[in-house]
Amino acid sequence: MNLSRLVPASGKVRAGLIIAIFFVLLAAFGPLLTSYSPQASGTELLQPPSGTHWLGTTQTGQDVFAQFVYGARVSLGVGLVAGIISQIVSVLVGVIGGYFRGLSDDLLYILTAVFLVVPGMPLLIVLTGYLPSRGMVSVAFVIAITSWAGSARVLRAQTMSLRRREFVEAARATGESRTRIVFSEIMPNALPLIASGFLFSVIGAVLAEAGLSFLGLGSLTTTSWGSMLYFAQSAQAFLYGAWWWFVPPGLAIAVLGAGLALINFGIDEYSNPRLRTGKSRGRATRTSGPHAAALSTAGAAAAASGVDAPGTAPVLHEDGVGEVAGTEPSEGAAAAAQLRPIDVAGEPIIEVRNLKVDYPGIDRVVHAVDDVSITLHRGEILGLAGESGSGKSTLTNAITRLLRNPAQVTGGSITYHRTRARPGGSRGTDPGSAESIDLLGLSTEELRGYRWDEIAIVFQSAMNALNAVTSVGAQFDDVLRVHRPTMPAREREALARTMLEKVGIDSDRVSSYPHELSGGMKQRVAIAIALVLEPDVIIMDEPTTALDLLIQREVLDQVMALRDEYGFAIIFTTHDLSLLLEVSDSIAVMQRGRLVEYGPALEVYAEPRHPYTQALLASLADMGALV
Ligand SMILES: Nc1ncnc2c1ncn2[C@@H]1O[C@H](COP(=O)(O)OP(=O)(O)OP(=O)(O)O)[C@@H](O)[C@H]1O
Repeated sequence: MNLSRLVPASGKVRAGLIIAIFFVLLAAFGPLLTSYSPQASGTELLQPPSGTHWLGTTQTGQDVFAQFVYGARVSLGVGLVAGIISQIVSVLVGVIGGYFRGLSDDLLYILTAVFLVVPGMPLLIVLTGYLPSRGMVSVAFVIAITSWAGSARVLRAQTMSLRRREFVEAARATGESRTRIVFSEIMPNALPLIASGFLFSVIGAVLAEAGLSFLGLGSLTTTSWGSMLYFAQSAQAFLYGAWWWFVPPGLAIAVLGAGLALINFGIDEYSNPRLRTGKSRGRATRTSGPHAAALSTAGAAAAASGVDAPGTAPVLHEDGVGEVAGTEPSEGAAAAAQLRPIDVAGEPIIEVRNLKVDYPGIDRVVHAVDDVSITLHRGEILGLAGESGSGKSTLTNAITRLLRNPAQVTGGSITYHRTRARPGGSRGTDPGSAESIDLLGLSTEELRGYRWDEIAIVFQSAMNALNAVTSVGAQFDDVLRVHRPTMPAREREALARTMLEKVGIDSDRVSSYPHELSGGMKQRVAIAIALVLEPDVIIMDEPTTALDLLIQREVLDQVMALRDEYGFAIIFTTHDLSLLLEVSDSIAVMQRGRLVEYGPALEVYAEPRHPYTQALLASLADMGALV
């Protein structure tokens, strides 16, 4: 392990760490440096610092240095214990409430609101006044009780925002349990807030303890920085010019606070890969060297595997800008821009029959999917087109069982024809293992096995579908741990590397973070993750919309090549009918929840029956989008 990588790059963070470590060492070993007891009185009263008393003495002859180092233990101890308790409560209340919502969230939110409106210090004073004993732990506990609410509210808001993000949807779709989603998707993204909340709780608790002691509410038999200030103030040390008595504890509290605030920068830097500087960026740059060679290998592998894309196998460059071997890019794009021969002769794999999905509203019901019937065959690419709001996502979400409240399936059926043994991921062709599954009747547990193993999803905009704070390899791992729990870590990594190469990305990118990849690469990673369990069906929801045309072409060619290699079927959703005509075997066009056109792509192109499709094709022809 390279220890130098653990040293933060930022000078501010290093300074903060040095300060914090100094005080921790002072609290741990400081008492070994003095032979005086912090409480023992002496004969040298109110003496300034000297060789005998390094920080002078108090009015009753106590050694200030001894009080300072023993006091560091108490002040830091109270800060740490209170910070830990406070953050545990904040995380439980904020993350659980924000993620699970419902009644538990309502109750927790009311509790949070109550603690937020009651002023913290007066509450602290009242509660401390009733404490039977004012030991370090009980004071820390009371401080924690009065300080968790602000952080919990921020964490709840962050969790509510994160739970709707596409990478969380993707994790849900892969079958990750709710607990795992909370711990591996939500918490890492909330880490900066949790960590900064912890640091501020610590310094807040140190200050609160000092405040309580200063008011005479702390333990008067235990020395802390706060009690030092209390006794210094009671003895009017300021008036006597005995600065050595109150300056060390006051300064220590201020410097410790500044140090913890500086560390906060480091937490942001650590938890947000985007902010990492120096070494990690260097790593990203270095990988670009061997990458090109590996890509050529991937391209060669694709060619060797008999990829039968139009023209020849695409050779991809790392950033997604590439060319078709043997042709100029523009020629390659033009060569591929032709209608595919119709081949929908495979067995049916998904049959949607008379499906109806409604969204009940306050004054009306939206019939988002209205009596739709389609059949997806093994290996077929079914293009799903239609204007915004026509019901495409609702239909595909019904197939993947990812519909959200208030959606209600009010009629019809969705049948999945499984033709291979599960689980295990090995592609079998034993017709004896065929079975028909009523997807709408699957339990939550059964769904977990079905999603990703049988049907995978490439979400719209891979930028959001990938978790920004975990590496590419960890995102493959998330899927494999759930679906292949017995697979050893080394095999999981090897599989992730293989899949990356399959989509034309250097396998070393397994350790990259999403922000280190271009848009096209991210989309390819999303496709590779969708393919990792060799599903029978892939739902692609506008997978290339966010990409420029050339990269869109590259990614689509790659998908076609992989489809030919793996034989999965695709439901491809987009607004772009010209794109669908190019890549699809069959096309379904939706309008206001209804299927208005459905048939082989060539027929839809040659003889559009519905006025809506005719108008769409006419507008495409006007724009010169159709050849
Ligand atoms: N959660 C919801 N609550 C109420 N109505 C909804 C909800 N989600 C979608 N709808 C409605 O259902 C209809 C179909 O929406 P859907 O998102 O399926 O369309 P789409 O074709 O996928 O649109 P786009 O291409 O813009 O994603 C729309 O009228 C939409 O307003």
